[in-house]
This record gives sequence, structure tokens and C-alpha cells, in this order.
Amino acid sequence: MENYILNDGFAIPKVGLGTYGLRGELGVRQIETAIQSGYRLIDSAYNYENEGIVGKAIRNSGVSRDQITLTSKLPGRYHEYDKAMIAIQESIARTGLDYIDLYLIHWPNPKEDKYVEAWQALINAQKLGLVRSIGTSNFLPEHIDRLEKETGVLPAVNQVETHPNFNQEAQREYDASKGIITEAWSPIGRATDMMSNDLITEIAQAHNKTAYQVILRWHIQRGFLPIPKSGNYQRQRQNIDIFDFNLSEGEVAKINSMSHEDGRQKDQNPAEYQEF
Ligand SMILES: NC(=O)C1=CN([C@@H]2O[C@H](COP(=O)(O)OP(=O)(O)OC[C@H]3O[C@@H](n4cnc5c(N)ncnc54)[C@H](OP(=O)(O)O)[C@@H]3O)[C@@H](O)[C@H]2O)C=CC1
Ligand SMILES: O=C(O)C(=O)[C@@H](O)[C@H](O)C(=O)CO
Repeated sequence: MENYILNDGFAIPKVGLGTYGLRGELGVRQIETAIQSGYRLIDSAYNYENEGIVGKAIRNSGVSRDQITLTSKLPGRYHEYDKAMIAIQESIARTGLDYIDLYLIHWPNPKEDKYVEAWQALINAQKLGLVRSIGTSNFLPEHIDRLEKETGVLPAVNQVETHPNFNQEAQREYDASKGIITEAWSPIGRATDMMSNDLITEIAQAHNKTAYQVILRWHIQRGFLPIPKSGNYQRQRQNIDIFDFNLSEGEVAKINSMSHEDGRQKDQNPAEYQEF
């Protein structure tokens, strides 16, 4: 697996496994198969109620702990400093591991306006060794500017919705200007209409790859870090088998051109959406 280097010096795999909806003992087995297939970055969140099974899969995997990057995320209801510190410790305890590699603020919840306080807690948790790297999710440039101005500390990653219908080029440019890696959530658009898109199907046929492999390759060639979710062994393998071909600049540009202003998931604009 190829890596990006974060602004705090740690390496992070270029593709990760999304785990929203993977739960229970079946979830443990699904995450174990992903690790056996080569995944070394696992994305979880307090609100997915699966930190326990993700931790169990990592502990069962036989892969050494320091080879795996585990992400979790702080929910909106815990943005106050003291609550955030407890929530981080609860996340770690549920995993059964000693630390979490990457901890993100899940949503900025700008109407509550407590995300700077939450960020102070993540900074302190990093100093205490509870979490290795810290970052944000669904943060717009204005939110990151405030973190920088009020704390002087920038996120290592910013995880945002990105897929061909919503390519986030402006956000990526902003993140890159601050040394932040942009992770892509819903990177294959939740597998809805992408397969039937003629443009992507044509490119896929030219490379003898699936439409989803082309989309995931497109993310990487643009400098994004996609975290596709699959509970299925074969699809998990397909989603990381994307390092043996290159899209041309023209193909990348064609996929970029699919993006449109209202291409994001419904009601997921971080300027408005509140998640607790
Ligand atoms: N920070 C945030 O606010 C958010 C973060 N996330 C994170 O991002 C991850 C990924 O996003 P998500 O919304 O799950 O959407 P994805 O774009 O990853 O799509 C997941 C869906 O695609 C299917 N799928 C996966 N691979 C293939 C394939 N190769 N061929 C056909 N179908 C496929 C999966 O089904 P199957 O499992 O059956 O293969 C599932 O139904 C989440 O799981 C979560 O970890 C998601 C939303 C918001
Ligand atoms: O899955 C996540 O990480 C979320 O933040 C979800 O809330 C997601 O955005 C969603 O589907 C909300 O309906």
C-alpha cells in the first residue's frame, strides 16, 4: 500500500476502509477480511457505534498494531472541552487498544460554535499520547482558518464528501495550501448511479478495470485519500487493487467535469448540517 505523509510526519495509507454500518460479529469478520486483503487504514467514529468491533478485528488480525492506522471521530454533543476529553478516552477504551491513530472532529456544527473548544481537547489528547494525529471532518476553509487563528494548530487531515458528482477541487486546493491531506467520504457515491455512467464505463473498459476502481484511482491521482466502505470480500479487494494503472490527464479532467453544485448528498452541507 502506498502512503501519504501527514504534516505531523506520520505516514498514512492512500486508501482506507469505511466502516459505517459494519457492526456486530459479522462486522468483526468483515473488517478482518479487509485487513487480510491489505487494508491498513480503518475509518470509524464514536457515532457509528462500532469502535468496539473495529478494535476487536484489529486485535484479532495478526497484523502488528503499529502497521494499522485507526481513525475515530468526536460527535457534536461532546464539543465542550471536558466532554471531549472524556469522549476520546471512551473511544479508546471501547477499541481495547492503547491509543487511536487519528482522531477527527466529526462535524463543525457551526450553529453551536464549540468546535474550537473541541479542537483544544484534541490538541491536548495528542500531547497526552491518547491519539497520534488529529484532524477534522466536514470542515470548510472558514472553520479551519479559525482553528489556525485561535490555536495555531492545523489539522493533519480533513475528511469531506467527495465523488465524481461533487469533486471538492476548491476544498482540496485550500487543504493542500495548509499542508492538510483531504480524505474522501462516500468516495464512490454510495455505489448509486456511477456504474451506469457512460463516461466512467468507457474509461473503465479502456483500462480493463471496474467503474469503481477508476473512480478510486481518480481520487488518488488528484491527491485525495478515499475510504470506500465494503463488507464484501471481493469488493474490498477490488477497491484497493488500483495501484497498477494510471488515468491520463484527459481522463481525470473528464471525470472532474461531471461535478455540479448540487451533486452532494442531500442535507450534508457543513455550513448548515448539525450532527450530534
Ligand atoms: N466524516 C463523515 O461525515 C462521513 C464519513 N463517512 C465514512 O466514509 C465511508 C465511505 O462512505 P459511504 O457513505 O459508506 O459510501 P461509499 O461511497 O464508500 O459506498 C459504500 C457502498 O458501496 C458499496 N460498494 C463498495 N464497494 C463496491 C464495489 N466495488 N462495487 C459495488 N458496490 C460497492 C457498498 O456495499 P457493500 O458493503 O455491499 O460492498 C456500500 O453500499 C463510510 O463508511 C464512513 O467510514 C461516510 C459518511 C460521512
Ligand atoms: O456517516 C457519517 O460519518 C455521518 O456523518 C453520517 O451522518 C452521514 O453523513 C449520513 O449519512 C447522515 O445521514
